[in-house]
Amino acid sequence: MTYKVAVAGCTGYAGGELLRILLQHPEVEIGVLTGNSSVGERLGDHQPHLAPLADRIVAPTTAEELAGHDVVFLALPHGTSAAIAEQLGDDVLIVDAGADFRLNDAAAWEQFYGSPYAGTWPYGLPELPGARDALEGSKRIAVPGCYPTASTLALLPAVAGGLVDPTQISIVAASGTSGAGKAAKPHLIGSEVMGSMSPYGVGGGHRHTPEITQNLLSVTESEVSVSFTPLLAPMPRGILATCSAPIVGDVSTAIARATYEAFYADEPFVDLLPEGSWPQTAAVVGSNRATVQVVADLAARRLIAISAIDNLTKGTAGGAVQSMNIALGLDESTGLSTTGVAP
Ligand SMILES: NC(=O)C1=CN([C@@H]2O[C@H](COP(=O)(O)OP(=O)(O)OC[C@H]3O[C@@H](n4cnc5c(N)ncnc54)[C@H](OP(=O)(O)O)[C@@H]3O)[C@@H](O)[C@H]2O)C=CC1
Ligand SMILES: CC(=O)N[C@@H](CCC(=O)OP(=O)(O)O)C(=O)O
Repeated sequence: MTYKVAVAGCTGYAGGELLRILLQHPEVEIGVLTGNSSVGERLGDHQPHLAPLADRIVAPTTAEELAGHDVVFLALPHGTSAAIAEQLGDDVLIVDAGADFRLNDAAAWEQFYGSPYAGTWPYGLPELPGARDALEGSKRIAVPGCYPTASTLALLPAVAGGLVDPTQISIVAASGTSGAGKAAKPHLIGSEVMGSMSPYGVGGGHRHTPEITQNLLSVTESEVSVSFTPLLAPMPRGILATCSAPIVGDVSTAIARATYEAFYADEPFVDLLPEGSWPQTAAVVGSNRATVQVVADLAARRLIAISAIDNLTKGTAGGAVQSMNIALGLDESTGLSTTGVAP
């Protein structure tokens, strides 16, 4: 069967990456493509790398345009998904790359997003225990944020396995600039980003903090406290997340590696690297692969877990298609690759 798929937000970074992947998906036919300020323009003027779609014309983002599809991807600014979603039928699979339906805590939503809470949908991180069951057959999917994907994959086995104290988690994660979207922002002007790295959202203010906490809470009975510091790195794509927490009991690198190996043994898109090999963004760019490494720093009594993903692929569009595949009952890996494009 072929599924007719629409992409709202087709001119953005997330929409562009969705289309790059969907063009290679054997069970999908690409239908209507919508935008906002670029309505009426050629897609090729906005996504010059998507040659087969170059002459498609960007349509307005309305329920009328998006009707008649089996799957609708929303790659729109935060706060715009709910209004569109409620006008589409319950029988349409809606996959939202935005944040609107990720959090199950209304107070946390209001604190970090400052807008009315829209609710929660099945969460599109299949590696999270229980997530696949919720995604199978679902007509709604909330795609995780890119930092939460990288950080959660680095920490999940340690927290689920009781290797660390989850009340003292530290995450420092560097992201490529595409994470901020296409909309021009003064701090993203090339001359200011090139050759420099800078922190932002420091001190618990970044909106991905409650999402990471929610993910880790789902695998432990303990309280969870996360100190999350994002960094902007001078590269277009990729996230490198360095996570640590105090070791509980006698956890060696060998014990930690065995725990991670077992946890991710059947995961098609998460690789625990060989000992001594470290995750690097260049190795995963363009692929749906997450690489992970874990080591016990016995002098500091902390477990260090590092992950690398492409923020636009496993961190957004690839993860979205992986979850779509599960929801539709397709093989989870259909149309997705673990091969990158380095250098
Ligand atoms: N970039 C990333 O790494 C990640 C992004 N996401 C999420 O994906 C979503 C899109 O992000 P991203 O692609 O980076 O953003 P971009 O700024 O690159 O693209 C935004 C897209 O939304 C369209 N748009 C803007 N305003 C409206 C509106 N009011 N109504 C309808 N369409 C509108 C734009 O159309 P036009 O160009 O025609 O104006 C454009 O296609 C966001 O919710 C983001 O949080 C999620 C995970 C990671
Ligand atoms: C580098 C950069 O700016 N990254 C974005 C996160 C991108 C992402 O995953 O965001 P959503 O939650 O918006 O989907 C940020 O920190 O806001």
